[in-house]
Amino acid sequence: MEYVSTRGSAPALDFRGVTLAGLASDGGLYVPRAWPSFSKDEIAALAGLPYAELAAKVMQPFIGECIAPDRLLELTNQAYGRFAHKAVTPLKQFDETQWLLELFHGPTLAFKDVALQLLGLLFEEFLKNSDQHLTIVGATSGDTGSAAIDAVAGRDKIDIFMLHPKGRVSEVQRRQMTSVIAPNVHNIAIEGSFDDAQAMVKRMFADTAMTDRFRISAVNSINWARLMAQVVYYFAAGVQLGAPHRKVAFSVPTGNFGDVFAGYVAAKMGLPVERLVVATNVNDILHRAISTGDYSAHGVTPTDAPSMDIQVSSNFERLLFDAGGRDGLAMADQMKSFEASKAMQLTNTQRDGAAALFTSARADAGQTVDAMRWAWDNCREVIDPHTAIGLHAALETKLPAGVPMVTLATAHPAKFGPAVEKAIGEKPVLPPRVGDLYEREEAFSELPGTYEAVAEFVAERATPSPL
Ligand SMILES: Cc1ncc(COP(=O)(O)O)c(C=O)c1O
Ligand SMILES: N[C@@H](CCOP(=O)(O)O)C(=O)O
Repeated sequence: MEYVSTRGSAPALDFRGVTLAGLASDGGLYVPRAWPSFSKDEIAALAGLPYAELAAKVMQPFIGECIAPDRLLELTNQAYGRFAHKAVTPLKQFDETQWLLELFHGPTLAFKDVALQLLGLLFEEFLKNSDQHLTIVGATSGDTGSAAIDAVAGRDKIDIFMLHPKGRVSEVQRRQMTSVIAPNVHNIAIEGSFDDAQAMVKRMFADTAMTDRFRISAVNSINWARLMAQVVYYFAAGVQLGAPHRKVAFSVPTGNFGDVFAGYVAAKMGLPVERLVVATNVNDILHRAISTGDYSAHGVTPTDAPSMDIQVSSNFERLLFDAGGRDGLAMADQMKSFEASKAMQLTNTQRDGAAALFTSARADAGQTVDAMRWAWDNCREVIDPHTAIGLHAALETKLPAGVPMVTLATAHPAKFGPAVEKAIGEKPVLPPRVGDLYEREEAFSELPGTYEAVAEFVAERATPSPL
């Protein structure tokens, strides 16, 4: 399998190359040159497999010869062996049409663990016979940070620098990151929003003063391997609900557009997907882009779903590239102009390509609370505010008769205890695996929201690596 950049001028790489690179050298994101596809029989044969086996089968075409099938299965068994639920991503039924796909049974209680537990192992696998050292620079609005840190803390050939927007993540989210004290873990609180942090991360990939000395890589969903691992649970849920003989719809709480893009990839591979619903909070750039073609950032408003407080959604570029005809140089121009003005209009081809599969909906604070109450009152199910935004969108969406709607439950409610308690009067309890969180010591650095401050901080602490 070969990967190409959405901006058309970076070299094509294999799976090992894109995993270690993170972002393409032309500023674009890597995507497979062509989508692999499964026949109906191959999809039917996935039903009933243990999650780790299903994952290895779904991911093997993306990995090609970079990892042998037996070895990949060992890695998926190891990655998903740490999950607290045997099914890894269990599916629950709300009513005749509404389902919930629980993605928060990993070590840090959010869907990020599904991909990052594997990514930590992939980094190690690809570094084991080399003298290279990775410097991971990441941005988090709360959940990627702890999941990535859990996946790489203490690993020999990796340093991780994780930027979070100061005061804009929940207390549980912050403690989950900052209470991991290890010599290779560097937590940084910056002044500004997640968008500011993500822009700094991308800038570092283009800064030759840094890339000439350090082997910079990514754990955010700009890294293709993250998305690849997220494709798996769409297949897992789809076959449980009757795929390939029945279509399934998914409602996905969305911020950086990684999770829902993984659903698009599953559909490209042959999973019969009726609809992908892009659910946003009031930071609704993606809702506006999908419903009207207007992709313009209006500044970030803090909400009770802080992980979705994002206005510049990295992976939207992957969709615009693929649905817009895969013209890398045109994409590079479009993105450069967006980076300068923070506004752009989708082309007709991009809009039509997106409309074939995606619809969108937006939930404000009241609607988010109503969805948490709906789940509690009707099903005695406690859901977190991000999942509630997905559920709100699912309940608003009209589907053909017989098509099940699956809302992705992206975080455990205890990560956002105060907001959940305010909505339904029940205080969600932290699971035992993180039960001692409030007793742990925290360590993090605070920096102003400037690229120079962050680059200097990283350069002083990272391990130089031969190129
Ligand atoms: C709990 C939760 N839900 C939803 C999202 C949005 O996912 P994505 O950024 O892949 O669109 C995030 C962050 O990414 C998250 O942490
Ligand atoms: N919501 C994320 C930020 C987006 O991150 P990505 O790693 O999925 O690109 C977070 O909670 O950190």
